[in-house]
Amino acid sequence: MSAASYVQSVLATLKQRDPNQPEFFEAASTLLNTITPVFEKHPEYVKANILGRLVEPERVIQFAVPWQDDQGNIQINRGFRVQFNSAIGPYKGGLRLHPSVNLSIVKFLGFEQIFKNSLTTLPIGGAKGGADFNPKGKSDAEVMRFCQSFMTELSKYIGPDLDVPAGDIGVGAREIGYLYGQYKRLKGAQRGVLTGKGLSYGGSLARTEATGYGLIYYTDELLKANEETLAGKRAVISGAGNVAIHAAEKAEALGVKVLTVSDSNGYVVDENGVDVAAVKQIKEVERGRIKTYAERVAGAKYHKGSVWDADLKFDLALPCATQNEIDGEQAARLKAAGVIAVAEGANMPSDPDAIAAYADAGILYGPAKAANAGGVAVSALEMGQNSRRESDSFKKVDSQLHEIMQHIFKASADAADEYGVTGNYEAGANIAGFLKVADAMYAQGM
Ligand SMILES: NC(=O)C1=CN([C@@H]2O[C@H](COP(=O)(O)OP(=O)(O)OC[C@H]3O[C@@H](n4cnc5c(N)ncnc54)[C@H](OP(=O)(O)O)[C@@H]3O)[C@@H](O)[C@H]2O)C=CC1
Ligand SMILES: O=C(O)CCC(=O)C(=O)O
Repeated sequence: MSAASYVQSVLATLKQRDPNQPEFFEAASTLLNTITPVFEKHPEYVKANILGRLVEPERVIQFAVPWQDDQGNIQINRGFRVQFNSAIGPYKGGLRLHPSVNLSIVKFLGFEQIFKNSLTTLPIGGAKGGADFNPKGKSDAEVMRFCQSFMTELSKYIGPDLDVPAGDIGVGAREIGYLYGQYKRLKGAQRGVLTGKGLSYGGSLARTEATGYGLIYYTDELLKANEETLAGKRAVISGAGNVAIHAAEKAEALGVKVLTVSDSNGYVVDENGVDVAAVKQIKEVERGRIKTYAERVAGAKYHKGSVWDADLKFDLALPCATQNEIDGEQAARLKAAGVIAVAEGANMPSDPDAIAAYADAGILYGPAKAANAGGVAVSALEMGQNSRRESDSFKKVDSQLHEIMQHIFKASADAADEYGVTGNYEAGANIAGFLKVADAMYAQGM
């Protein structure tokens, strides 16, 4: 069987088995369609049906999460953990709390995580989880009761050498604290079972900043390799959560003017450069909406809708909110807006038409699994610190993060060169991430 027909047959089986999982199919087909050349060089992977095995999660756990709201009503949410692949280490990946969470979304995230984690060079397999619970508007006590119920079930399937969850959308320091507290109550203190923990109970310095900072370190490499620099550029950032805030902070520290931040209702434009301290106060302290920024910061303007429809001139597009936030039409307008590079802080924020539009327009494209790998990389460093019973300094962790992001860019660029697609950093990241996992799966037999 030719490499191309092998890949297409795996995709056809996937579609037939899970016709109602569009996000998962999008993630799988986007990756598989770029790694076909690998199977021309490695027919042994076809014979061992590495791809067929890779697209099927090793274990899928779905469970009921009953909890009591402040009025005494019993609420039920649906919890998930998809333990996708453990070829190179214990399952690792975040938990998302958002009303949109379903099996397709958790599978797409878990699938992406396999290759992202491989790119970090650290020994971690791929997983993701979450629930269709909406933390917005809930009291701290409600969030705590939800997290305790969620962990009561999840605790049966995780452990420091088995599966190590962390945060994602809707899961920050508060939620990780409640989750860890309940795990400890049930199983005893095992710090390595979660990452993104508070600093007072085993968290790593720089984990909070890692995804956003890592995105900017990656973008720096992407620009330097193409005879460009960060300093003096204008950036549009979407989202106003953990990733967006720390991407904006590092970008501004390196001389970029960040024009926007957003949430799911709208976006603010601040031509003076976004005031990151004000965003932190609104989003992290007050848990408010981004509209408030325009009410507080002179000169800033609030608009409803998507920031990718804004009429702005800028150089860098840094989507840091959610999947499929940029479609083909929005992407097609980026060239005229002056954009030279898109680097993804969110997971799968560009839909397939958008990715095609970047290529047509000659826009540099840094895909999520490479560009946002800094968060999980520092999570793996946190696991190492927990095993050693030590805490590394911010400077040390930040410098390890920087080196990892430089390595990820280089490994992606080198793989693209080796497989004849120079400058295609998406294909390069997919190939480099895949090869390590495939090699480990092949070595370990069936
Ligand atoms: N945290 C981490 O370490 C990592 C996160 N990521 C990815 O980065 C992205 C952001 O995560 P993170 O910052 O942690 O999450 P947060 O929960 O901290 O923030 C999410 C932000 O995205 C916005 N958002 C969510 N859904 C939508 C939507 N449908 N349309 C527009 N905006 C939306 C939220 O706005 P609103 O308040 O209105 O919902 C909020 O501003 C996700 O794709 C996540 O998977 C990737 C790697 C690591
Ligand atoms: O830190 C982690 O383990 C998970 C980070 C994450 O969920 C992601 O990379 O998308």
